[in-house]
Amino acid sequence: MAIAATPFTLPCNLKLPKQFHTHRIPHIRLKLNHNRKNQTFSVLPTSFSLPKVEQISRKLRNVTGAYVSGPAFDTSSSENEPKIDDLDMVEIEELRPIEVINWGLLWKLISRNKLRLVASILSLLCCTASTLSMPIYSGRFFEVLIGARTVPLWQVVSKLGILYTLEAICTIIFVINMNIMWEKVMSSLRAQIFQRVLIQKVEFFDRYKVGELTALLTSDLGSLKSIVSENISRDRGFRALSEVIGTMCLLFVLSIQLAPILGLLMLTVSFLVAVYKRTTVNVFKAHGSVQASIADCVTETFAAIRTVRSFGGEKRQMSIFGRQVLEYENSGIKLGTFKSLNESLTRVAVYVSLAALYSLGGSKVKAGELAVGTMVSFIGYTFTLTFAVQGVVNTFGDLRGAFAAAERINSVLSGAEIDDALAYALEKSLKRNKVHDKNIEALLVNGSNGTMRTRNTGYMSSLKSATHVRSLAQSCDICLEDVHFSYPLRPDVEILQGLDLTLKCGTVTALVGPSGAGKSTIVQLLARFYEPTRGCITVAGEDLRTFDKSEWVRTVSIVNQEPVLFSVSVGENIAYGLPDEYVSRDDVIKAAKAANAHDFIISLPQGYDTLVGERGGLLSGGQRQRIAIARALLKNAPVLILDEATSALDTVSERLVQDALNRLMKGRTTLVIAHRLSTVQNANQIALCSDGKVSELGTHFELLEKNGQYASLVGTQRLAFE
Ligand SMILES: Nc1ncnc2c1ncn2[C@@H]1O[C@H](COP(=O)(O)OP(=O)(O)OP(=O)(O)O)[C@@H](O)[C@H]1O
Repeated sequence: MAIAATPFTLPCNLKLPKQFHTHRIPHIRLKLNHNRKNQTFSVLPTSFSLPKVEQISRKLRNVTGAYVSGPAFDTSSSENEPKIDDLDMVEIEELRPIEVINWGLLWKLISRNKLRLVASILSLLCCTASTLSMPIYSGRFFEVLIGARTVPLWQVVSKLGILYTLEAICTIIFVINMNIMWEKVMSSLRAQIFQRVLIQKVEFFDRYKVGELTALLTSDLGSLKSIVSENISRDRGFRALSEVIGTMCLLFVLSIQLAPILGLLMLTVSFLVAVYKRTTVNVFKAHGSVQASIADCVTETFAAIRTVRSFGGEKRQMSIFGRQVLEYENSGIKLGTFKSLNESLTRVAVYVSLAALYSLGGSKVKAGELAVGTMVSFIGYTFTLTFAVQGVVNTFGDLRGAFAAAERINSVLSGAEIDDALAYALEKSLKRNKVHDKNIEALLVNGSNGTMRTRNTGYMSSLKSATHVRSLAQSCDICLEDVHFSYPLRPDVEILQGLDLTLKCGTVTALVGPSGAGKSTIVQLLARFYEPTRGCITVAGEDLRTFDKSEWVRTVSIVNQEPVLFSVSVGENIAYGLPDEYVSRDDVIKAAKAANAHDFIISLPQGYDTLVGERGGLLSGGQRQRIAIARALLKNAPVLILDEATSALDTVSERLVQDALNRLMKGRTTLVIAHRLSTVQNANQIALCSDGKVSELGTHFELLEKNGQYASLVGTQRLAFE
């Protein structure tokens, strides 16, 4: 969608990063104007789509105020805040989108296996030399047999034997080394892409479906992997290419008269056949995708079997499945036809070349211009060339697929926005744990290309001391000050519109309000999944954004409405409360007891070692909830957020858990979102959230006395009484 150009104004002391120069941004043209009088730059987009504008404006905001409170382009900063002037341009330069997969990175990863690379190249040369020598010795062998050459038969036979053995040994060395090298490259690449996805801002996960991201790491990277693993066989890839080149050279050496005609003919016929065969790839792909949709249909039907059954949808599902089976059958028949055609065409290519060779070469042999042995060698090279040319064409086709896959990965990840604060925290943590975690060390540290290198390092290192925030949160209030917020995917809908709220230290604040008022949004901001678009959240008066994100993560415990468990054991799920630490079994049991989960856990088949299934699906909602509470209890953070934490519990276990939570909440700053009046009325203060603001604040009785919105919520029982 083209929109009218709106200038963004940058402060004059800010040098514009290169990506904002016209030619550096794909699909966008920007006009840079320098207004000397006002000392500002205007960035005038001339033609672009709306999402790009947001992306750029966000990037500009990142440059000027990512960790500074205040409006988007407000460069005024307090003394303690890191200043944009402190950044040197090299650091700003690094905000440029970095392509995840590029030649530099591939070479860097490959060159980590230099010895294997050298072994692969040498064995490839040796393989090709052996393969190409065989027809020559076969010709000599034939000449000895018919008496045209007077060398002992055993000599030729043993030379042929050596060539066959050498070729086999070199093939093994080539394939093994190439395979190991590429597997290592792919592991590093896979880990880097996973990590790159992991450190994206939360809105990235709003934008892309899980399936799309999974495809990047599975099928797209699979295409990249197969470019080597599928092309190291004799008739593909480098080997095929070296054989084509070598054969053509040898043909000229053997017979300068025959080589141009025969070589060209063989090349052309084989090439045409290969190209035709390549065009039928779509038929093969179509068959594969119909198979995939059959798999989808089966998964969906069986995963939703209760829904299917409750609606009597069996017949409908059978019809959908039947349609796909028929499609699969048809594409299978079509595929078979093409396969047989392709098979014959390869033979046709060989026959045409051989026929030309027999008629041309035969006449030369008859005229005594060509040795019989050379003629035999030519026959051998006909086969070599035909298969090798087809191999090269196939490899080029695969290369095209691999480039497209790399392009897809880059297009998703290069334009995306890394959560710098998270990346910085992760980098620090990885450095700290390097010695302990061999998995990370092997995959990332050794194979790192620097995508992990925190962009904006200077800025990050000027963040406030790491341990500071936890101790501050233990003794100070947390304030939401004039917080405005729109979700990045819906920038025009302002969910919070200047919200002010103080979470008093060591007390409980209950957040109530109608559905969609923004209660969970406040939780997301407090968790720093998103940052306020305007205004700030402070601890002891200090903007949260100036603290290390990883420390803030340790400062806050969240128990959600629908807790998600990992498909590991109950014990491991609880221990996830402290993912980087060694957690003893006793600590896990203690947390489980406090969360009233111990009794049900020991009644499970394998107690704490029982697997909970995908997303905890083998447990009831209430059990999942209690494990999540145990996880939070173990974390023991000074700030606690309970987002409808007890909603899934029955009255009896809720009371028991509530007791545990009450003990836990003592002395901690707690924010509770609850629909149950019993939870809300005991809070030290209740904040009623509506229209993106806190419209009422006080204790239960104060708010009832006020007879406002809260009183009417209670009156109409929309706080969901027990
Ligand atoms: N990731 C998102 N992207 C865009 N909009 C969102 C996103 N998450 C929530 N919203 C929107 O933000 C608004 C506030 O949602 P929020 O979940 O904060 O409300 P709530 O008060 O917690 O509601 P409830 O009590 O029903 O849970 C809703 O209109 C919702 O559609």
